[in-house]
Amino acid sequence: MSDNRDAAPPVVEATKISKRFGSTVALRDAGLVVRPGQTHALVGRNGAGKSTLVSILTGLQQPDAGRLRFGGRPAPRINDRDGWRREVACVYQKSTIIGSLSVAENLFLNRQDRGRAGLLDWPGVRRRARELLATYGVDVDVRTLAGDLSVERRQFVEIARALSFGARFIILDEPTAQLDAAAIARLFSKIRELQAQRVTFLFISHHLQEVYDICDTVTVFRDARWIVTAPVAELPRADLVAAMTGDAGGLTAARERPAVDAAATPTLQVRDLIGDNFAELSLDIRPGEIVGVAGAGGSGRTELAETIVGLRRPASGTTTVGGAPVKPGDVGAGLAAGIGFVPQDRHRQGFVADMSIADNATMTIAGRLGRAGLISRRRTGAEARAMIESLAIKTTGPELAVRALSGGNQQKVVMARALASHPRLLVLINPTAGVDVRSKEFLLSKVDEAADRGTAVLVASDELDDLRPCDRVLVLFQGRLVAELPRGWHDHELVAAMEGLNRHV
Ligand SMILES: Nc1ncnc2c1ncn2[C@@H]1O[C@H](COP(=O)(O)OP(=O)(O)OP(=O)(O)O)[C@@H](O)[C@H]1O
Repeated sequence: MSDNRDAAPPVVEATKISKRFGSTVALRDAGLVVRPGQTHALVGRNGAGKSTLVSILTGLQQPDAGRLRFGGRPAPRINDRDGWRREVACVYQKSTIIGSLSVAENLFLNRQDRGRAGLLDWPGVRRRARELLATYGVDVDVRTLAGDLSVERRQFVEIARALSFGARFIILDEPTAQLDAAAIARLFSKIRELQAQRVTFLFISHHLQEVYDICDTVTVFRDARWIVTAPVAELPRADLVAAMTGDAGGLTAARERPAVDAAATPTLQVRDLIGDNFAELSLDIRPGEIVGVAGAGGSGRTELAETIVGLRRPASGTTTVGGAPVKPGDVGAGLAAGIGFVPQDRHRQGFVADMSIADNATMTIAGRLGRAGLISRRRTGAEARAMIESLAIKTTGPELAVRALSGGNQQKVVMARALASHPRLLVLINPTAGVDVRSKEFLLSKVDEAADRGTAVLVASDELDDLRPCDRVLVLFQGRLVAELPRGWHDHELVAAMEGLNRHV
């Protein structure tokens, strides 16, 4: 069987691909060979060039140099969209389906399936959509508005759509980033079903465990170059991290944290707060204390954090910061009270894509930098350069628009902005989403440093790595507090509590 596989031409073969954006080299003589039936992981640190390669593999961008072949044939011409769709499809983190249309419309609208009179045959479209989803075992009502689908179901619909165009090669770009553990398990079992039907996958993820769980082969990119391709079984985790980072020092263990002064007046006091998706909750966070709020999808953890920072209005209850009540549902009041935050959706709430890194990162400290609203460019630049250095943001300089950064580096800008205001209270929602393993460790160490300076920190996340450095973790299940775990918990304990088992509060 392996002979056969090796004899068949690769599903995709990218050779000596180079791509520049201005003075940034995104890919330098990089290559990738994916063989039929593989589930091939592509990993690398933020800015390594993964997304750029994906945009070249899907015909969205042309390389400056290099050769691309699918199944031994040259890639389609750049404007032959149907040609590309028959070769490859990518399911992105951000949806490419149209939320205001039904699932059936999304599956079939752009195929000019018009009857003789030029009218769409609606019953026929719906029937074909149902058949298509049934073929791939996707259990979704085709009349549902696509915008009402969960991320998980939306991804299934996108995969089915890709397969219906004839592509047998699917790129999954951080598909698990917005899924909880149960949804990830369902996605993986769908991938396994499709593997059995000889669908080939390229899987991009910053969660290295997933690479070991679902992939058979892994390619590592570093600094715009191809580094290694190997069977996952032959590349243990430490070697994989070393290939990604270029050094052999593994990840460091979580640092010891100084004891929190239990007698100190809490920086954050939440009393009887009731809001979207959570019931009456009270909690305190003291200066220098890091408190996790964990929970699966639907637990209310994100809504609680968003309510505390003022992105949502509570039905009742109070929030005080530094002893003073904060006006509910008012982000401006939250910022004025000394709250810094990293929102869930960096694209919508995190930054202004066309503004420079410097302007984005210093937005909340604008008042500090210049009197009467006049901000000195020199000082903004200096402050931004310090942040770029301290958070290791990969960029050509502080004047670059945030849009031009890789996803993980954009997340660092959002974090830089939150830290820049030297907040009393820092509220972080999934702060390391899309951030590579080494940068993740680095960002979390910055959180630790902020806490050492006396900042109270709330981390709302379902990522165990985000929660590990916390002094204690509050676990929500269906909007209620079900457990409180002191630092040092075992993964299985926290996961069980997040799934509503082992209640102990
Ligand atoms: N449109 C663009 N304009 C300017 N620079 C760009 C553009 N797209 C990507 N880059 C740069 O190219 C480099 C590679 O970025 P890319 O998005 O491919 O990285 P990545 O490996 O996908 O990172 P991440 O894990 O953070 O998503 C980065 O330095 C990025 O800033």
